[in-house]
Amino acid sequence: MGGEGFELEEERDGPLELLQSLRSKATELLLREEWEESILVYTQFIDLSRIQISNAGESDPDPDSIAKLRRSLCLSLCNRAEARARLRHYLEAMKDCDQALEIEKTHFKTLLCKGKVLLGLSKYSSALECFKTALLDPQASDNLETVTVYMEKCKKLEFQAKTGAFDLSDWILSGFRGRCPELAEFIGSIEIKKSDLSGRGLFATKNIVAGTLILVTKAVAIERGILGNGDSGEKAQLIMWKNFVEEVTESVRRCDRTRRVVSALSTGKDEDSLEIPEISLFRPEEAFETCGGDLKHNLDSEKLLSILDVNSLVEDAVSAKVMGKNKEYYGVGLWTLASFINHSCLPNARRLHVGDYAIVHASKDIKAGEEISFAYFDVLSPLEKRKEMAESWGFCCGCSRCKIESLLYVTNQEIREIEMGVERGVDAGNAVYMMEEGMKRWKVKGKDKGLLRASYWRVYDEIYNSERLMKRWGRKIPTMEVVVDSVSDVIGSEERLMKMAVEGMMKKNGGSSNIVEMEKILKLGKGVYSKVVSKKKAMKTLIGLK
Ligand SMILES: C[S@@+](CC[C@H](N)C(=O)[O-])C[C@H]1O[C@@H](n2cnc3c(N)ncnc32)[C@H](O)[C@@H]1O
Repeated sequence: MGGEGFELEEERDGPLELLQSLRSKATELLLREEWEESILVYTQFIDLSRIQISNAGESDPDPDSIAKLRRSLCLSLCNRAEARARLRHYLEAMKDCDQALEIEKTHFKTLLCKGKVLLGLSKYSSALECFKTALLDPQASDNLETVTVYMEKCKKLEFQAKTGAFDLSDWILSGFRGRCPELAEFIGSIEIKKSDLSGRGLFATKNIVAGTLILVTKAVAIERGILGNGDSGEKAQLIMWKNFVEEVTESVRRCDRTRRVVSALSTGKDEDSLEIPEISLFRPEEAFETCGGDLKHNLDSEKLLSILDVNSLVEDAVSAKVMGKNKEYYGVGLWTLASFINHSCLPNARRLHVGDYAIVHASKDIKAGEEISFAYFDVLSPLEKRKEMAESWGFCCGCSRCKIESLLYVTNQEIREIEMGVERGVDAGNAVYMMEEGMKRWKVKGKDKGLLRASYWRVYDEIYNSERLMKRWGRKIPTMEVVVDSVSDVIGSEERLMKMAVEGMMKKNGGSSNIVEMEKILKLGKGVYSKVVSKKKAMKTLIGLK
């Protein structure tokens, strides 16, 4: 940035003086990081200098001054791109870079900026090509380190995007110090298909082992804040929602691809007639993108609100974990590919939130062809409670667990009585005993035992955590390990199951660990936190073990 235009001021009359002062002002704003304002002033400069260049073609025979003006135009387009990139208006930034490169094919600063913009768009291999071209410019020798760092970043992210090989261990071990690690977007062995639950769903195309990453996706928009209690908390939540809606609206307006993926999402109505999008629509390297400002098909705001109502995710949800962020934070966002994941009371996936990324992973082994699902609400709850929660989400759950349990409840008076007892707060030991004895009489076998234990988790949890209750009932009911195994077998790894297993191990071994039990707990940990925590030490830190 700097003084090319100053000579013009001395030589030229009105318009060139104006150009000069516009450029100085824009540069000053850029240096002060006042991005929006600097874009406005650069736009004035760019429009005016284009007029000057086309007029000069007719009236000004001095080729030198035109060349200078064209160089200024190139630099201003590049600077406007930089400001737009800072605001994450990547497509407009890209347009500016391309126009600047039409003027100077190897303009170093523009190539650097374009590379960063491509990185922002998760187009890692194109970004790498751009940085490689920048290296050919003589100016690159003064900026070798910067370009090399970017090139390494592209290679790392491209590798992650291709393989799903992410590792957050060191960041976890450092106590989440510094900025959260940069992640690539990744799409594993999955496809979008018609779901038996409702509308479309995400399906595994290969067998997936527990802990394996299924997808990593960047939010279209995300809004975070600290909520207070009571009225002020509610008010803060409303303001955050309003800001979030505005952010999504802006992203949709700015990018045709975002508009297409967002408008493919469900509004909660007539899901079975919705189109099934190709998974390639979600692959940044393959996607075709255009600036959306002048496109006719806008998403109407009523539809957008319904889409956000159905598809936005809260970071700190029951089947999610936020990493490296203050617990007080409340974050709501839209992650388009994750929006195709249906709920199941027998979920097989969970998610982690790292920065603006959602990482979805298998919380138990998933077979090829199986639907991928996570829990929208607490599935360690009885059927009636789950029905209420699904209703508040606007649907009636069609998962196999709800079907099995509904049938059992219709035909079985005893189970309804136990449930009423639990509701009234009867002795937890008695309720667990009745349930376990009942399951023998009702011939509930194998995995179905895990379903009912998951539904009455509250009383199982109470009894295994109470020395008094265990003294009285301990010998009459299954061990905690048997219950944890059978429940995790059906609902996958879950934090509360993991915590119970840890406490059980500690109690049994007088505060220390046992190798066999530890391996089991680490396996549960992998289902809760995924393989992005590859180092045992980091996993133990998260689990709360030394
Ligand atoms: C985030 S969307 C999931 C994808 C959606 N099925 C689609 O076709 O786009 C959430 C909506 O899916 C439907 N859904 C999700 N899980 C369901 C379930 N277990 N049973 C019935 N409907 C479900 C509900 O209509 C819900 O509002």
